[in-house]
Amino acid sequence: MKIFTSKQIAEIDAFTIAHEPIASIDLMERAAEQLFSWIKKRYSEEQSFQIFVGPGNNGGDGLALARLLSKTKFKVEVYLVKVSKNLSVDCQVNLDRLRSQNLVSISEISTSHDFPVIFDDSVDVDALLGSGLSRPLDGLLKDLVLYLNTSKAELVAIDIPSGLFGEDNSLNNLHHCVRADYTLSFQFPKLSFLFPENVDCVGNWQVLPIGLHSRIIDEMESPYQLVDENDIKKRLKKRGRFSHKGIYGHGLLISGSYGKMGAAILASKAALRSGIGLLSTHIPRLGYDIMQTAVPESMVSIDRSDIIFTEYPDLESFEAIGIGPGIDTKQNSFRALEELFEECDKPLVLDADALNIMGQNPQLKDNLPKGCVLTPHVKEFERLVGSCSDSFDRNMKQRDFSKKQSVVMVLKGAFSAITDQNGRCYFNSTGNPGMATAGSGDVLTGIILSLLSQGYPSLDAALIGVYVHGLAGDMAADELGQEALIAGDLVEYLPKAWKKLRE
Ligand SMILES: NC(=O)C1=CN([C@@H]2O[C@H](COP(=O)(O)OP(=O)(O)OC[C@H]3O[C@@H](n4cnc5c(N)ncnc54)[C@H](OP(=O)(O)O)[C@@H]3O)[C@@H](O)[C@H]2O)[C@@H](O)CC1
Ligand SMILES: [K+]
Repeated sequence: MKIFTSKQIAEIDAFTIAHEPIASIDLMERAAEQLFSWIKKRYSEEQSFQIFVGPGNNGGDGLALARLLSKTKFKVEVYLVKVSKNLSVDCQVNLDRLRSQNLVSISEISTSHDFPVIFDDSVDVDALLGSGLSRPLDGLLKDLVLYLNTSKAELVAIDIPSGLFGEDNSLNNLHHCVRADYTLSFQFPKLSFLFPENVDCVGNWQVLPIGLHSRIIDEMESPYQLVDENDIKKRLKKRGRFSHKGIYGHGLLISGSYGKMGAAILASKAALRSGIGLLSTHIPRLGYDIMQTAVPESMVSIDRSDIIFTEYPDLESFEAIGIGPGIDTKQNSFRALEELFEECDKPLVLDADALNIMGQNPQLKDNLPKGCVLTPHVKEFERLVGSCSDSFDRNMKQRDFSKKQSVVMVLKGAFSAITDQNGRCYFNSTGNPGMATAGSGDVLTGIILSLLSQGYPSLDAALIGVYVHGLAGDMAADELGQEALIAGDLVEYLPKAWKKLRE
């Protein structure tokens, strides 16, 4: 699913009105019907609602919703906030329609003395401001939002929590934005929903389709996409009946050091559970018995060092290389990594200590093999590019980095962001907080190495890898709970996750 800016959504909206064609007031009605049907499914019939309405079309949605609710057993009160003399045309039409029906009490809020009592068991609907927000909230609206945020009532935001911008909130004060339990966003999520600092404002968000015109949605360019299961399925290659292990590639995993052999085991198992034909794991000598016992399916290549990575085998026979999990960051490892960058013309995935070595030796950045995949978490990322003021800033820097260095980068976290050489950004939709556990990243490296070895292009390997990793995590958390989840469980659930993608 593409993600558009608020400005683009307004264009899509206008195109739909002109080309469906549909009157804007009817499009608003369609949006309100979607809100109404979400509410009907979620709340019991006697539920009371307090709807807070602003001057624009977001307020218009709230008024249309109030009318639909008033025709049922739901109890509704409307509060119209007087922040401007004029209402938008469709907001005014809906106010007139609601007034003429005379079923709902409509009060005006002109000062903070007009704020109503909010009962804990009521549901507040935030229809104050939507995607037309033009500046951070202040004055009466800010005070009202702060007041609503202190209440215990459930809070449902229409389209976007009031006060939150759809994209960049770096100059905003998030304490002055609505803190919703649910956000019901029309047709698309907003970019800001995918950034962790906004989660307390957005709550659980859902997308409600309102039938915006498919032609403009297809044609309009956006660098942002939220990746779903269908997008992933389309990128999967068929596995032929007459195939043999040679077809699925031979991967080299450079991993492990004294005290960190677990990383090599997890990454190796994950690679083997993700369709690779052959795997060789390059480890320091001390890890020999450990690897041969724990992962008999992998061949082993032994470093001359007993305890760290200092060299790598001839790359000729490998389709792809993965390096980083548990290799440590010693000087000898830096030299070996530097050499690898110079020599390697194979697909490559870099993680963990390989990224930390780069963080300590920034000149390595400019030698990165083109098209390689980097999989940092936030701290590793900032060691590479410097500190970032917030997630929006970080996202811009990630897109720039991918473009400038011509690499694919996976920034791990909730909604992991995958950026490509063209500066596009794909957000992953699987995964859960239970996966923030030791070794989880090693599993991802193994999966991506496996896919690169099978001949998937870097971007596909990153997108599919991150998706299936999150899916295995979701399946594991469903059965085991998030607290108990450990990285080994991700490997255990990979078969089920792959099976689901192949259904
Ligand atoms: N996507 C779709 O197709 C559909 C979208 N729909 C709905 O439309 C919504 C967007 O509507 P919208 O453009 O009228 O904007 P909205 O935010 O309601 O209000 C703008 C007004 O607020 C004012 N204002 C701005 N900032 C302010 C501030 N800080 N403090 C005070 N005032 C401030 C601003 O004034 P100005 O900036 O001009 O000074 C202007 O008067 C969208 O979120 C969705 O709910 C659906 O109806 C159907 C289909
Ligand atoms: K809103």
